[in-house]
Amino acid sequence: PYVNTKDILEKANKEYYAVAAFNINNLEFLQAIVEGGIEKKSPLIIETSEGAMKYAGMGDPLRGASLFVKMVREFADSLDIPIALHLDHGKNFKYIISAIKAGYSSVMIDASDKPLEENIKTTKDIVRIAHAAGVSVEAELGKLAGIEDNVASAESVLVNPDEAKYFVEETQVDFLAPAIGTSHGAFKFKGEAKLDFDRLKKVKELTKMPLVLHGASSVVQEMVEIAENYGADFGGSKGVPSDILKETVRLGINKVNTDTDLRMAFVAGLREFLQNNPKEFDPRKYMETAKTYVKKVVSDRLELLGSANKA
Ligand SMILES: O=C(COP(=O)(O)O)N(O)CCCOP(=O)(O)O
Ligand SMILES: [Zn+2]
Repeated sequence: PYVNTKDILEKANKEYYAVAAFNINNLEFLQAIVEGGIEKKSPLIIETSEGAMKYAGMGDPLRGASLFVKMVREFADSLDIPIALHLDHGKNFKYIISAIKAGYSSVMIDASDKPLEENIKTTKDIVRIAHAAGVSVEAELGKLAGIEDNVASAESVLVNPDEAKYFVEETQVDFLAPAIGTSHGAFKFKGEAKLDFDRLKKVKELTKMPLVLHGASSVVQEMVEIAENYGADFGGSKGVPSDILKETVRLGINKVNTDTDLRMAFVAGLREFLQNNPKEFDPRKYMETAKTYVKKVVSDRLELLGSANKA
């Protein structure tokens, strides 16, 4: 069934596991993610960024939002696993309202680059509107970027746990993304992978609410090797190692944003197939390997996060 993200995350919070939030921009990634969720009997959070809404709507975000709601509901309404649709990194009021109007389960208001009081004011505005429409809300505190040698790197601002407690009390958001040293993309760490577990522990103790990890892709070596075998150059790529990811779940992360790992799996499969099948031009054929690899990465992650058989 199509459900509210909050229902999925409240259960995960109570039972101390995490649910992956997979980003999509098209049909093929959605098909592969849903197949993984069915195989693992796992709840799924499908999420789209504002860029995805523009991409699918050919420049019109409301059309993009409505297209994604229809696609996701078509799958969700016919399956036993709970599936939610979330707007990821909502920054533009028009896009956030478009997602709410179109029927998204939840929206993120990302005002983390604003001073605290402004982040609170903006977030309160969105919470009031979203909650009136039965939509749950995610917000972010601190800024995504890496940690190098135990020092937060220049652009990163790690979450302040006391601020987090004040923030959630003031805003009444449903789930919170505390920045603890991850960053988006495939190049998260120059040296050793390090996250600030102490801050995470404190935020959980102080807020007790479902928490979100952004920039949580692991950069799956198997896929990097296949892709590089067929012409990709992913040199220097490094993600969040599985053991570190598992530790964040143990410490209270319940929603794990995953985009890069799916992108790399898809392009590895695409490169492999195209190189080996020079005569093929049927998209139902040449995207098959790509979808299979995405499904594999999805299934492995659902298992790792502990949401398998929790549907
Ligand atoms: O946290 C993540 C993904 O992290 P990852 O890169 O580690 O997968 N996300 O919120 C995904 C952000 C995708 O935005 P865009 O469509 O503009 O590229
Ligand atoms: Zn993110």
